[in-house]
Amino acid sequence: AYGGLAANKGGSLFTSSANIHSLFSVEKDMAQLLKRYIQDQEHRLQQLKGLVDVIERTPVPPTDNDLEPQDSFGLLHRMVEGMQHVQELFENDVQREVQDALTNNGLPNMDDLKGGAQGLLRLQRVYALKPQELLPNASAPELLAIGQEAYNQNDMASADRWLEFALSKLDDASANYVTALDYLAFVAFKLRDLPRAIEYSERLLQRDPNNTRVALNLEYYNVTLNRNRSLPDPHAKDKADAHDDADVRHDRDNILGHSEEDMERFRRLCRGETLYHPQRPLTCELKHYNQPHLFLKPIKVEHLHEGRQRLQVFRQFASPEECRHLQHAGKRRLERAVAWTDGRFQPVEFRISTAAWLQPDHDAIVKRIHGRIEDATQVDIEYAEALQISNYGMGGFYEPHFDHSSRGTNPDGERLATFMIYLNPVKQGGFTAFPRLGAAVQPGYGDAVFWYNLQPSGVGDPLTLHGACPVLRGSKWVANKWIHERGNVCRKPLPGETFTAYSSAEQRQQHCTPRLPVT
Ligand SMILES: O=C(O)CCC(=O)C(=O)O
Ligand SMILES: [Fe+2]
Repeated sequence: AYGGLAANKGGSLFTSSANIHSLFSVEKDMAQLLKRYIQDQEHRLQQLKGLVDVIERTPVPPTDNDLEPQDSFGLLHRMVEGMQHVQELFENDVQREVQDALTNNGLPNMDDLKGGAQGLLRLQRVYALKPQELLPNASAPELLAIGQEAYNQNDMASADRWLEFALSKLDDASANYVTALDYLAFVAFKLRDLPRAIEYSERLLQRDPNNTRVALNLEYYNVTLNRNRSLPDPHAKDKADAHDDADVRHDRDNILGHSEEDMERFRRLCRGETLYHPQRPLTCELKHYNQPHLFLKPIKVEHLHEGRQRLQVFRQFASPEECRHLQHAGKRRLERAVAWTDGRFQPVEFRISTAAWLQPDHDAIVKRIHGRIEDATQVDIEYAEALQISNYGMGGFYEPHFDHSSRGTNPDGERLATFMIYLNPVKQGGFTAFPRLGAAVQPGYGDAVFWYNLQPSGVGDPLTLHGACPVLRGSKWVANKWIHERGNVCRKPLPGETFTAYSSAEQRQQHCTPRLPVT
């Protein structure tokens, strides 16, 4: 009954919306079990109360001369059979069941909670949201936990916001109120807002006068403030804008170490800004590529960028039924997505999602979709990777990255192109953003996006830097097909095509001399 997704252990559950959703039913089951435990306990207490009542009502004969056979036997009976019954009452099966359920490794753990808080912080930072906008109904302890996570991440500006919001919801007699003040005083100090650090410390000391640590801090804050009074305050402006986004630290969302410019453009694209202004209006077309089976049902192509990467979108590439089918097929095989770091594939903080692989011959629908990918892209996908089904989790995202690697170890060559299908309507967020192209694709149910990762020379194209924006509301499922060079090195340009993987005759010639092993 606590199954959910058996393959998924606590600690990675937050990386998939499917896993999180299944936890709702795990929690409902838990409530059912606890209800049984409560009923069981109530019954138990009733029985114990009855026995205690009888004992209390029974008078103690003053001496052994006063013993009556009934009283003596009653006593023995109670103390043997009655106590045996008590013993049985304490042997509690339901309690054991509850304990087993609590140690089930399909339950979320501290890492999931932390991952969830980190996801929320990412949403707050990338979408420039206030905690009040993101989680208006959160409880004070929840807000406190998120504030503490921001503090641990050394993002003091965000910690300040979450902790302030927590404080506004806390009863000023509670222990959490003191905890929040404690954090806030230090956070304000780190943000160089000494007057606020002093105020919080004073408020804390009113409630906890024996806290010598805070008393010493307060003294330090006062001395520092007085020393600085004589100097002009270089942070006067900062303070006025203490709640401006400028001081939010974004390094936690940039584990791969991209330039601040790339990251700022990525965030702006995620928020829906357009950074690409084409010379000519962008176009869309219906194409049949001279193939008879496409005459009556041509491919719909929308061009999102005029550059050599040919950022193309195929609207309604897959039907809702096909999308649901792919989700379903992937669902049972989902595992936390990994990426190549430090010489091996492992779970990473810059990619919060789960993934499963479907072979081209998985079933008739997957086969049909493969055929359609070839129709749409006009590239050979025989040597492409299996179809990867991905599901993102809480604030799930993929930091900007390149799909091609620079390892050069794959016998099928590099990832020439990427074809990706959006398998569900994402409620909010989850764009695929290309900071250097200045364009982003908004996930549309069944839409697909396609681009080339390599330059005509075969070298990775730095303009293809792209990432998955965090999912703000709802969930996000995609299917990825990574198409390799092998099978495509000799592809001829299509009629009217301005770009192919190998655009000039010389280049094609050069690449057509087989440099890849053929089996
Ligand atoms: O989910 C997305 O929008 C992009 C995913 C992606 O870039 C990848 O998996 O390589
Ligand atoms: Fe990618």
